[in-house]
Amino acid sequence: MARKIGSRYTANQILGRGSAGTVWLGEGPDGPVAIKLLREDLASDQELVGRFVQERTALLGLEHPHIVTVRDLVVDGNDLALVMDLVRGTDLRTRLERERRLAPEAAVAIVADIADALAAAHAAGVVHRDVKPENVLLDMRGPLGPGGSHPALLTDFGVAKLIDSPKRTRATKIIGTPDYLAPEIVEGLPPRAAVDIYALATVLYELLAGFTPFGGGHPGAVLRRHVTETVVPLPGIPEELWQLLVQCLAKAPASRLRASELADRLREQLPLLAGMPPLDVDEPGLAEDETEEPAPAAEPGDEPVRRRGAVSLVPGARPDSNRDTHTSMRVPGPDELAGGAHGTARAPRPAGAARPGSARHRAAVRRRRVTLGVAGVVVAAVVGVGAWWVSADGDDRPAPADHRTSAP
Ligand SMILES: Nc1ncnc2c1ncn2[C@@H]1O[C@H](COP(=O)(O)OP(=O)(O)OP(=O)(O)O)[C@@H](O)[C@H]1O
Repeated sequence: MARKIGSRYTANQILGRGSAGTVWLGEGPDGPVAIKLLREDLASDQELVGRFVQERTALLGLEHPHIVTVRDLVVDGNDLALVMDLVRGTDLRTRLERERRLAPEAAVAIVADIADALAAAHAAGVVHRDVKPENVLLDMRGPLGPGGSHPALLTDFGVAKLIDSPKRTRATKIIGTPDYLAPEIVEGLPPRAAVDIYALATVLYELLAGFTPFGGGHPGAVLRRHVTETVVPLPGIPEELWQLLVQCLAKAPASRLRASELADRLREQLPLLAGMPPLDVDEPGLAEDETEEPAPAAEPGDEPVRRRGAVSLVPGARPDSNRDTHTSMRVPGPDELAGGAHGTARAPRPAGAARPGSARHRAAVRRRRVTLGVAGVVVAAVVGVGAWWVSADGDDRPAPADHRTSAP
C-alpha cells in the first residue's frame, strides 16, 4: 500500500503511530527515510500549515549526531509530512518495557546523549517540549557505548510547538505528557529550555527506577505533584547521581543545570557506574485516594478503555498508543495546586516492604486514615483538579489504542 508524498518521496510501510500522525518507512531520492505524516485534521488546518512552513528553517537546521535530522517538510494537497532520517532500532520506551529498569551505566549513557542533543537545540533557540522515552530512538546500527547501549537520538523536535497553536490550545491549556511536565508549565509559564532538563531528569529517574517520580493515577494529581512534592530518594543510587537528579528536578527552573553541563556531569560518573546492576526497587503502589478510576464495564463493540490518565495532544486526537501520551488541560489555579502539605508522591518500595493490596499494606492504610486529618485537604485538591480535567473539552478525553513498532 505504497503512497506518494509530494513529488520526491514514497511511503511504503507503517513503522508506528503517535497522537499527531503516522510514521512510515519511506524512500526518497537519497535512500530510505522515515516519514511522519500528520493527521488529516491537522494537515487541513491552514494556520498549522502556515506555522509548519514558518518553522521550516529552524527544524531543518538542527543537525547533530544525537538528533534525528528532519530532511524535508512536505505540504502537498492534503498531506503534511516531516521527512526524517530513518533510525534502525527501537525507541527507549520499548526497551524500558522489555527490561523494566536499566543498569545505571546504560541509563546515564543514554541520557547523556540526549543532554548533548538538547544542548545543541537550546543553543539554536529550539526547546523540544516533549522529552520522554517514546521520543528517544536507539540506533542499533551505531557502535555500542558504555553499559552496552547503542547511541540515543532525540526525535519529534518542534512537533509539540507546531501543534500548540493558539486556536487549538487556548492560552490556558497545557500541552505535554503529564509525567514529564515541569512545574512552571503546570503553573502556566511559557516553556523555556529548563523544561527539557526537567523532563530529561524524569526520564533518567524512570530508567533507573522503572517508574516516574510524580506519575501514577489521575493526570490532575500528577500535575499537582510536580508543583508541590519533592522527589523521593531511590534506594541504592550513588549519591552523586542522586544529587544531579535532585538538581535537575528542582521546582525553580533557574536551579536546574544547563544541558551541556548535565551531559558533562553524567559522563564524569560513567566510570563509577560500570558494572553496577539495576537498582533493587519495586514499583510503589498509589495512595488509596489517588488510585485510577475503575474502568466502566465494557459493552459489546466498545473500544477498550485506557487504564491511565492519558489524554491526547490536541482536541480530537486519538493516539494509537497504549501508553500515556499527551495532556491538554486547563492550567490549574493556585487553590487547585495548594494540596501539597501532605505528599502523595509514590515512594519507591525497597524489596521486602509491604506490597500494595497486602494485609500489611491495608493495615498501614487504616493507620494512616486515623492519623491524617490533612488527607481530606488532599482529596479535595485531587477532586478539584479532577473536576477541571473533566470539564476540559470532551474531545480531549483519553483515546484507546495500541501501537508501535520500531524500524526494521
Ligand atoms: N526517524 C524514525 N526512524 C524510525 N522509526 C521512527 C522514527 N520516528 C519515529 N519512529 C517510530 O514511529 C513510532 C511513532 O512515532 P511518533 O513520533 O509518531 O509517536 P510518539 O512519539 O510515540 O507519540 P506522540 O506523537 O503521541 O508523542 C515510534 O514508535 C518510533 O519508534
